[in-house]
Amino acid sequence: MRTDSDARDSVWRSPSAIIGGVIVALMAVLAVVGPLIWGATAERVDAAAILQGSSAAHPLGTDNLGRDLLARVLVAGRYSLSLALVATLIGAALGILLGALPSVLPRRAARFVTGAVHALVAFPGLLLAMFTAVVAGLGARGAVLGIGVAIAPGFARLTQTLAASVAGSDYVAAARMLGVPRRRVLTRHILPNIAEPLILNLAQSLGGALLGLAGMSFLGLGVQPPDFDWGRLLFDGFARIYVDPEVALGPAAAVALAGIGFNLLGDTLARAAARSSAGRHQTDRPGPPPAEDEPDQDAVLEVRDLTVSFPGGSTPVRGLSLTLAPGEIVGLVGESGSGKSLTAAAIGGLVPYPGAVTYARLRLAGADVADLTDKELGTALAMVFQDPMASLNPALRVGGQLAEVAVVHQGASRADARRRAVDRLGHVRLPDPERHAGQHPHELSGGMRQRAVIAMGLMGTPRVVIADEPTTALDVTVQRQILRLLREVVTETGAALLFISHDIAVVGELCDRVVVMYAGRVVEELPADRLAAGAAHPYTRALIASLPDLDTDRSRPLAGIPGTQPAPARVGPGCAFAPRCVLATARCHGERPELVVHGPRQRVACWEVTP
Ligand SMILES: Nc1ncnc2c1ncn2[C@@H]1O[C@H](COP(=O)(O)OP(=O)(O)OP(=O)(O)O)[C@@H](O)[C@H]1O
Repeated sequence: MRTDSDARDSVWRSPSAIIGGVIVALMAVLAVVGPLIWGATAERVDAAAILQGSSAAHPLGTDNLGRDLLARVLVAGRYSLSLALVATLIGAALGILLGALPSVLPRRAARFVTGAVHALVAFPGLLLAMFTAVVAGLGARGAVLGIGVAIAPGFARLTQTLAASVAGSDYVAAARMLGVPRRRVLTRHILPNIAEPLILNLAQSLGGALLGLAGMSFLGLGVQPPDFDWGRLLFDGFARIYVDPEVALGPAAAVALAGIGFNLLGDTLARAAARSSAGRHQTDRPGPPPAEDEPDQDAVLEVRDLTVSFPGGSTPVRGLSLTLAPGEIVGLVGESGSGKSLTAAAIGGLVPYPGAVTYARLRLAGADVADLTDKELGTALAMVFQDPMASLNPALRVGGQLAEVAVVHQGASRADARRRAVDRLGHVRLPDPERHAGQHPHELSGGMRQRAVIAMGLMGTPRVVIADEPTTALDVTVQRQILRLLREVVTETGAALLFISHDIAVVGELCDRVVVMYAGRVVEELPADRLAAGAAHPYTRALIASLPDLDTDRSRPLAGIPGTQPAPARVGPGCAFAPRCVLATARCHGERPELVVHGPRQRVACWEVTP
């Protein structure tokens, strides 16, 4: 069996790792011994050998004082590498500070800092470096500061994203609820847990800093004579490039080699760390029942401990687990903002930046989603969204868009792809599919467009269809037709359907099983036919009670659930529904109940209704 340590070892044995390691080791040796061995030669002025080209005595030629350029390239290694290291450290310190600030600042200030980081990331790095260098003064100090400032936004963005993923964990929520000051939460709970990827980024940034500094010296903004680094030597050599190209070749090769070495090594470190943290993520979890440790072989979609978080401590999905069997229709229901759409987006790899997604397991059709190529994922998973217009390009004909799926994912020829597109449009009962395939989306009605989007999902061989509020934008009769179509698709293809809706009545009618979400967590799951009589969680019961029926007095407002769902950044350590729950006790406010078995195929997370 292949283990995590095997996987990590194989990363280190890859050609890129070996090449990167050897180059960086050579650079380190050069930085230490270079000036000691070749220092005197590099400074020796020889009036008889001024501006020479390549020769046996001077393989890279000489400069305007007759100094040997090979020796100067070898000696310049220490200065170039030291400057790059200092610039990287400055960039990292500034970036981490900027990236961590939103975790400690009040909400409005945090939003301002996050916006500023986004703006800086979008700003061209070289311009930022040149601007800073000019303001700070020409020379090595200005160049180092400039490159440090140019590197900082990347670090800041990484820190924000990483901090957001940790900020959603229970221990951070618990610390916040216990009144631990934000600064202490940051230094004790957040920064230590994101240190590793930041250090890895440091290694990768070193290569970039080296190239950046060489560029600054080359532009005349960096190291000034009599000091010299590789960039300065390149600058001097470039003036003679048409006469003696080899004089520019030496420093250029040194810069390129060092840059490649650091990038390859940083990349290897990152890959090795990713493998070790993936393994750790799965094995460090506190004692799940043994049955949950193994992938569920009967499931076509298995999600375990899914968390989605955003910078600023917002965690809209918190440790969600979900399993779909082939051919099963599962309804994911909950109030607006409970995290349903983000759950769907996370499964499809569509969470927008800067959202961070973590999970202990995410398997689709028997394979880890992380191992699937985009093509495989696109073929096995079909997504249908609320607004069909958002899924269809208004500038293209419907048939052409569907055909593109077959061309890109299945390598079909244009003619075959188009035939299949028309066939799929007919399959979803679109009248006159040949004609509609040639039309633009705006020429179709809302219901037709939604059928076209479902047909697009069927261009592959989906094992799972995720439909996120697919009927909300449609009128009632068309809603019914689309729901019937989705059921037919499941019956005919054997795919599983995850149907997302805030309408528990529709979910109860269409689905086999219902999963109820509240504030990012599953609070109850049960067979749909037990919804009316068997729902146990006070939130599920309140959702059902708020539905009108034939006996409802239409002259009075519908019963709602008093209070509001907490914002994703304000969920405490207890049951999130407790502030709105009529059964809540002190325990509910302080301690979160886990999902426990409540009846046949039913699990509930509630202290008060657990048998
Ligand atoms: N890109 C984002 N950045 C920050 N927060 C987000 C982002 N997308 C969603 N959220 C927050 O996540 C929470 C859950 O959103 P989600 O869209 O998953 O809810 P939902 O249950 O699908 O609601 P609805 O039924 O209204 O679509 C919301 O509070 C929302 O504000």
